[in-house]
Amino acid sequence: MTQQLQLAELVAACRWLGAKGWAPATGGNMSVRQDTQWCWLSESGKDKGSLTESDFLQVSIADNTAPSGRTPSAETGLHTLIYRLFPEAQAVLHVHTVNATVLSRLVKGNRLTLQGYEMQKSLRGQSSHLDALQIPVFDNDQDISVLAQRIHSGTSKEDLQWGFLLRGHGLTCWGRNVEEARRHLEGLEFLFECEILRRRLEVL
Ligand SMILES: CSCCC(=O)C(=O)COP(=O)(O)O
Ligand SMILES: [Zn+2]
Repeated sequence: MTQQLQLAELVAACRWLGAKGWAPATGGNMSVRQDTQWCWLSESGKDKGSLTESDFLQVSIADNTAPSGRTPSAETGLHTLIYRLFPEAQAVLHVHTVNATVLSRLVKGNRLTLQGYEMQKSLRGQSSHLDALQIPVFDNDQDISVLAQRIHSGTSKEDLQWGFLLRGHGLTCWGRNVEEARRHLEGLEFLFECEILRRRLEVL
């Protein structure tokens, strides 16, 4: 697929998730890989639901620099971490959904376990609701390089195979193409909503 087509798919994904209310205000950031060295990341501070292709900046996967001199997402270091860890990663979506924000605060410890849901199969490699699916949860940090280092050092690649939650902040997920990243986002968001409702009803 050409870079132009991949960016067009990403712009469509941003419109889709923006329309769902998953990137309120200026929350969220999105990217696609160009090759082993470069990715294209949303510019910082924009409304991510109304981005166009010119709002994506070329960024070095190795050192987070942007040759354009414009400012890529404040969370660039989390996107490039995924691209460095997973050569197969082609797209990264970070969103501020209500469900991800709230559920990540309810989780004690550093893992959200989801089990018993058919929709677990929306995630790559999952084939049964019986499996216990683990999504890592990290405490939020305003220093993204510290946060990226903490994620890298405290987690196995397997743990990060779909993405991770930042406590009180949101979800970052990825895919081998934009379509898969969208599916992971939609599947996880559905699972988070179910889990919040299940926990709420359980305490009634
Ligand atoms: C009100 S959004 C706070 C920053 C954030 O978490 C985010 O996802 C957006 O940051 P960016 O620099 O990518 O616009
Ligand atoms: Zn964010």
